[in-house]
Amino acid sequence: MDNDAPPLIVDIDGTLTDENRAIDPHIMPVLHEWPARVVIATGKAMPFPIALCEFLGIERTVVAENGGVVFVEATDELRLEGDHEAALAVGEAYRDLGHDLGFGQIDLGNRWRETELVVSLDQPLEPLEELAAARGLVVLDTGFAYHVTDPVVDKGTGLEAVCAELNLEPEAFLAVGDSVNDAQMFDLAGEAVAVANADETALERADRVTDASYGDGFLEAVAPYRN
Ligand SMILES: O=C(O)COP(=O)(O)O
Ligand SMILES: [Mg+2]
Repeated sequence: MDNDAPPLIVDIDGTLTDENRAIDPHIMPVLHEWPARVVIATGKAMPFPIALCEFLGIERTVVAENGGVVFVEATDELRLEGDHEAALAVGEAYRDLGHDLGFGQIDLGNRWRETELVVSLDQPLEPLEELAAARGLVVLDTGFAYHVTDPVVDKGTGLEAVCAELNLEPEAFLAVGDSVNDAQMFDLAGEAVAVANADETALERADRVTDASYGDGFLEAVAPYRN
């Protein structure tokens, strides 16, 4: 097919990776060669998508921490938004209740996080949700971690911020993702594609669902725009 490639906004975990967070190597040449803008939009902390862009050899245009962090290399713009203090207070109160964030002493999940907090999926959800709600925060279960996040941001507000910087329209974008934290960017993008392994929310909010899962699902999602 020779449809013009749209700008692309793509999730990392569950979309470019397998279920263990390992990148599917087949996605790399596709992102490297994508003829339009590529935005990496993730719940992960900023160093992960920045490193991904760097290793792919593409411009660093990143939405991290579920919209809390937006970085646009082209305009030298970094925006941090969301109540990090509140998220850290949730973590402290959670520990006071005898729970643990679940990532060990050297907590790589939170080490470089600037606006939210993550908790391992093997820790109890209910007390976390209660503590978060008491501070005006929400808990997102991405299938990879619980994210204690400020609801003023999401990947949709992140996409809007990137678009404002680059003079693009969110409706011009093709969005590909797999979970609840992709829902708002799905709503704004012109076309939203969920990979087959996506959660219920992402499946519902997508315009199209691939037959294939994980990295193969991503390749299927973008196939109509590749020459
Ligand atoms: O960090 C997570 O839990 C999920 O990350 P993702 O948004 O790239 O899927
Ligand atoms: Mg994901």
